[in-house]
Parts: sequence; C-alpha cells; structure tokens
Amino acid sequence: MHERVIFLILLCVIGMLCTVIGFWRRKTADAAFAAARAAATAKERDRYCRLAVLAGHREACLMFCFARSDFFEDHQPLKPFKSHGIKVAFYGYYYPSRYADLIDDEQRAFCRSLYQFKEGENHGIEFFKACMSVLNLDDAPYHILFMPCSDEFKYARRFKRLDWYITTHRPDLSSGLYDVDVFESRDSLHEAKGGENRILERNYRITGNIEGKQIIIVDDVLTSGQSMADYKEEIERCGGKVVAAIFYGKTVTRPPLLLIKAHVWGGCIVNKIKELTK
Ligand SMILES: O=C(O)c1cc(=O)[nH]c(=O)n1[C@@H]1O[C@H](COP(=O)(O)O)[C@@H](O)[C@H]1O
Repeated sequence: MHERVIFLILLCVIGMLCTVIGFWRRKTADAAFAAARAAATAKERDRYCRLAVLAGHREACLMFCFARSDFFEDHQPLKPFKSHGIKVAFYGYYYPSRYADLIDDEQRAFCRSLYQFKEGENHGIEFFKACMSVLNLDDAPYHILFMPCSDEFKYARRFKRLDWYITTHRPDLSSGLYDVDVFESRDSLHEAKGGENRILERNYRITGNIEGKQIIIVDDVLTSGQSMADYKEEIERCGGKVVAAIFYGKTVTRPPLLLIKAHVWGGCIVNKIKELTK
C-alpha cells in the first residue's frame, strides 16, 4: 500500500515536470522563431532558426529548409534535369503564398516577379534567355509552345511579350502562341483536387500545324510535372516532338520534418564535438 502511494506520487511529479518542461520548450521555440523572423542578417536568422528547430518548432523547420534549398532540393535553378522524360530547366524556386512569412526578402522578390509574369506585368525575357541558354540545345530550329492556362485572356496576357521577343529577336526559334486555342475557362490547377492523380480537363486544342516540329514548352510554374506530361502527350498526338520544357519557377518541395530536424541536430552535435576537442 505504502509503495503504491510513493509510486503514484512519483508518477505525478514526473507528469508535472514533463508539463513544465514542455511549456518552456514551446515558449523557447516560439521566442527563437520570432527572433529568426525579425533577424536583421542572414547569419542571425540562421542561428535563431536552428535554435527554434532544436526546440521543436514546426514552422522553423520549414524556414530552415527553405533557406537551404541547395541542400534539401534535388534540383537547382538553371541546372537542367529530366522529368517525365523531358529535359527541364527552371529559373528559381517558387514558394506558395502560404509560406510568405518563412522566406527571406530575396525569395519574396523572386515570387513577386513570378506573380508579375503570371499577370503579364513582367515580360519574362530574362527568364526565357537564361533557361534557353542552359538547355544547351544545338539542333535548331525549335518551336515554342506556351502552356495553355485557365483562360484565353490570361494565356495571351502572360505570353504575348515572349511571343514578340521570339518573332523579332530569335531567328533560331518560332513562336506557337497562335497554335493553341484556349476555348473555355477552367479552375486554377492548384485548386483541383486529387494531388498528382488529379484529372486534368483540357480546355484547349492545338489548331496549328506542329507536325515534325521540335517543341520547347514554356510555363510559369512546375509543381508535380503532371500538366507538362499531359501537354507533351497532346503535342505528340499532333505530330510534334517535345525536346525540352522551361519554367519560371519550380514549386519548392517539403522534405519530411524529421529529415530537417536530423540535419540541424547533426550540425549542432558536430559543432559541440569540435568545440570540446579544440
Ligand atoms: O496557377 C496555378 O494554377 C498554380 C498555382 C500554384 O500555386 N502552383 C502551380 O503549379 N500552379 C499551376 O499548376 C501547373 C503546374 O502544376 P503541375 O501539373 O503539378 O506541375 C502550372 O501550370 C501552374 O501555373
């Protein structure tokens, strides 16, 4: 009986200790995360962000991962890679707006320029030139096909200045802006349900003659690559051959939080060992 009481008291003490430690751990994590968000320099931001990750802050994990895209991403801007059997290059990482508080000024500025490209306020010529040059294709001429978007108006507004640039400045290329008829509006793709298995409704048809042409696809954002693969299928059905695709942005991927935590904990342990063995 006596032992039982002692055991229960011990359990209560342990429970209370865990609650207090958990409370202060959360407070520390919140404070470190707030400091990371307010940090004036990248170094300070990195330091506080690491502290917040060590204290288990979820959003800090994402912030840390977005700051180290060179480590966590499989693909880097302007470094071509293969996706769905297509050679692909992109200009920079796109961070969806829900992550706006977790990225730095430079990343935010890039996303702003991407939105401006989507809205037709940014012509995208720098993006186009940069991506085309890293593709290293040497079998011109190539025919450029733009990805049909949610309606005809947005399609023309987004790509008309690239069409102008290609027709006036690039004798090695031809523009297929008018090869595609976007005949009805559809919902924005990222709102479509089903993730990578979503059913894509085609709101366009290819009306131009692309038979035998070597095609390069141009789009604003690459996320899963599903719409690129679907467009490739339709282009090939019409007799074109897709040789590459370029994107203004690639949606950043989110590795498992455990991987991010392991990276930060690993770095912390290595630093401590270095300090002790100095
Ligand atoms: O404008 C969109 O629908 C859109 C928003 C967004 O946050 N992410 C995004 O990828 N998209 C569009 O979705 C298409 C790419 O999606 P995936 O087919 O998954 O690669 C592109 O045409 C983008 O314009």
